[in-house]
Amino acid sequence: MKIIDIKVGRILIPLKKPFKTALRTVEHVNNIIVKIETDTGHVGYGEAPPTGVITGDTRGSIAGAIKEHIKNNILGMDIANFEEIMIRLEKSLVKNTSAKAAVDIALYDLFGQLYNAPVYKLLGGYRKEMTTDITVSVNDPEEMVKDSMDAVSRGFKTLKIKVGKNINLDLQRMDAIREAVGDDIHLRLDANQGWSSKEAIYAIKKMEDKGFNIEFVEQPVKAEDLEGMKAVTENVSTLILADESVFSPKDAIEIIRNRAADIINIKLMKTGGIRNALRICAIAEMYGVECMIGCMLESKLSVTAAVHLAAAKSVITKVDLDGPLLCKEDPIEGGAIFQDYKITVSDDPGFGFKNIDGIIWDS
Ligand SMILES: C[C@H](N)C(=O)N[C@H](CCC(=O)O)C(=O)O
Ligand SMILES: [Mg+2]
Repeated sequence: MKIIDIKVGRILIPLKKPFKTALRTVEHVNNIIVKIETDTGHVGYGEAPPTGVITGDTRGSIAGAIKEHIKNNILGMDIANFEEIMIRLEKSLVKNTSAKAAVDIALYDLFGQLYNAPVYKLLGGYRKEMTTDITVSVNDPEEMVKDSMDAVSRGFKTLKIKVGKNINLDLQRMDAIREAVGDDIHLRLDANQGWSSKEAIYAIKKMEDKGFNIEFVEQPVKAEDLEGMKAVTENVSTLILADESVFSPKDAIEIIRNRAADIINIKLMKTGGIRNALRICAIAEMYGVECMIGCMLESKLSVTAAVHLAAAKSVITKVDLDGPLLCKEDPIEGGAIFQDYKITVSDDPGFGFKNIDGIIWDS
């Protein structure tokens, strides 16, 4: 199964409502799609979102990295020679983790098809089903209560609440949401780097005093402020999860060894794909640290790859793979099955994609 061409395209999917975090507001999934064609007729698909405020990647940089740096390094390679292809992909250029993730995902899709097995089974085959949370965008408290209650009425038991815009308003948001949803709903908070270390300690302690029982707080402080995050982790009882602070396996080692956070959020767009994500899983296992699997604003295409990783690895104990649920449409036939909070992997070879509508291919 030899690689004969790599095509780059774009997909545009409207969101059900604007997605708002402390870092940005987005109304569409507007992502790069990669298609790797082989001489046997098998095709592998990958996807990458331009999450400039987190990864630094833009649609132009992702497309350029694939077309101008990665493509020629792996054209003609046999998928059976998987390790060599992966090394070439890694060495094609530094950084550009989203472009690398898109190609890595397409290659894993082909790897599964080569051995006629779903990727999650090749990686460990730990489970077939998982439960995702759903994100509540940061808005005024009334709108966030409404969105939280909508999610609860759809059966979601875990909400990921976006905060980090204004510490006092964030506390009002949490007061209103906890009161509305009651004590049985799990609440996760994601400040997306919006608080200072002192603000985070103040706010989290307030919520602890009120008995809010927050499952964890994600990325309370700036990505590079590891000392600040360590201070938060040391000074509160609530678990702290590192997201934007951990891209590479080396970052994971640094966070874990410095005890700067309790949990690591793995996203394929930060690691550069499944290969490095597996390394982070191994590191976390060695140190006895749990991981969450997360996503950016991605369609079912690349989120399916994250689902397979989570299905393969027991160290991934928390799931934030709601990207496809935030989209108004699902143009992808095949892949993982999303039924509100329940996600199931299919046993089709690779990632099981059958057809994707609406891609505009670059010439
Ligand atoms: C979509 C997912 N639940 C999520 O919240 N991801 C964000 C980043 C998403 C983005 O800005 O594209 C996160 O965990 O920080
Ligand atoms: Mg996050």
